[in-house]
Amino acid sequence: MIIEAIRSRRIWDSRGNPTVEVDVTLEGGHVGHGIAPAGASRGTREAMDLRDGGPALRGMGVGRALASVDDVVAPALIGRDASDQAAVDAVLLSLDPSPLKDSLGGNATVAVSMAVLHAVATAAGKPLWLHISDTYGAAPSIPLPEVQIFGGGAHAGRRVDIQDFMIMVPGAGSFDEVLEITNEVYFAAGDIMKRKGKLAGVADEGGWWPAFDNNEEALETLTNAINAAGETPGKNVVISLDVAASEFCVDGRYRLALEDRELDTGEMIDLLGRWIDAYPIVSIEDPLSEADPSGMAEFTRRFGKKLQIIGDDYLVTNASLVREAASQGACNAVLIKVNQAGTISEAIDTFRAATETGYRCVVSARSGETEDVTISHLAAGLGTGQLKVGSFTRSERMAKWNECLRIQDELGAKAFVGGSPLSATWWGDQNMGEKS
Ligand SMILES: O=C(O)[C@@H](CO)OP(=O)(O)O
Ligand SMILES: [Mg+2]
Repeated sequence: MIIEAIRSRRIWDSRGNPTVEVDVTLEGGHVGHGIAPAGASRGTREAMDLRDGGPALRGMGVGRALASVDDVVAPALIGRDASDQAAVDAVLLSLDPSPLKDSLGGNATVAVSMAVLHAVATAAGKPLWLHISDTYGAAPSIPLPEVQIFGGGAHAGRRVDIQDFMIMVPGAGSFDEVLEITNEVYFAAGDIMKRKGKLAGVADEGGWWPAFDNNEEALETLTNAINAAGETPGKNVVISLDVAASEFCVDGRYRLALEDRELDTGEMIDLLGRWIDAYPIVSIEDPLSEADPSGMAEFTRRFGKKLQIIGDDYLVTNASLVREAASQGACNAVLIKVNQAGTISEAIDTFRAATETGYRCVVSARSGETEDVTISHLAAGLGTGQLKVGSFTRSERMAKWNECLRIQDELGAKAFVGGSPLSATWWGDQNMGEKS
């Protein structure tokens, strides 16, 4: 599986920004494609996208990243064995050893790394999820979705401070059932907002664009929407939040712009604690800032037994940061975003570090996405258990959920993780009983 050619092109993402697509062609003609996604709420320690263009294209051009692929990466990788993903990714790292990959650009490296993975799977005649599970010795499964109902923060003009209001349907018997129930809740939520005169469109990841008076109104409306859809909040449908707190933490103070108030770490933890008591919340991502490790450890000490606490900006898909967090008792789960790491191999290392430390893994899309569905295969092939890609009414999101339905056809409905021992560990009747 020798790499014969590597070619880059500029394409456009779901926010109308340019992004990098790479084709990797193997001797024998098999081709793999990889497309870089792009975040809006970004951790300071994640791989950097290389951008250019000044005022043109709002400074979001990718000319330099394309040049990285064509002028630097291609000459180094052509003639190498693509089937050794670790060796390919090691070459990428050697070409840009900077911690943030800001010389080649994380958008260049991730597109190449993903394209190589796809090319090898195609040449081996395997669906990508199977290639991933075979290569990394993982047991494949269909993940449990976290689907966004309201989008806020940096994805909706900062209309509410909290970024993602999502639901999960952990007890569902199948992936199809999850999507069906979620769909009903999604449209019920839209109807409620319309009746209140607060429907302001759709945010970057497909959730409704919120026009609420305060952050808690979103939680109330979401709980009402679950009821309106004929489901039982806290029983079969539960809430997952991405607070994305780094976005509104300034000098150690949490600024809730919508409510015109500022909280210190203790007050922020207390606020989240009140929400956890009042609403059927089972999972919170980035409850505190990436710059607040003691707050994150304190939050985990208080709520880690009954809550999934995910590090996103806080752990940036970095294996060493996962190990460090585990030693400090901060978080109990990690978000896996391949472009935060910059290569497939580093994302897999993070998955392995999470497995070793007992952290759960949620594979995630970025808020700027395309038709690329690699992450659906990654979640299924590694059997990570959970996947977060946004919501209905945006095709770049539905491409990934729909791909899971296709993978399910190949893998069999029994491979769905809902209702499995994985779920029983953190949303037993015990916890939910108190909340319903
Ligand atoms: O914060 C996140 O988890 C992601 C996806 O919701 O957003 P972004 O890609 O903007 O970082
Ligand atoms: Mg996040």
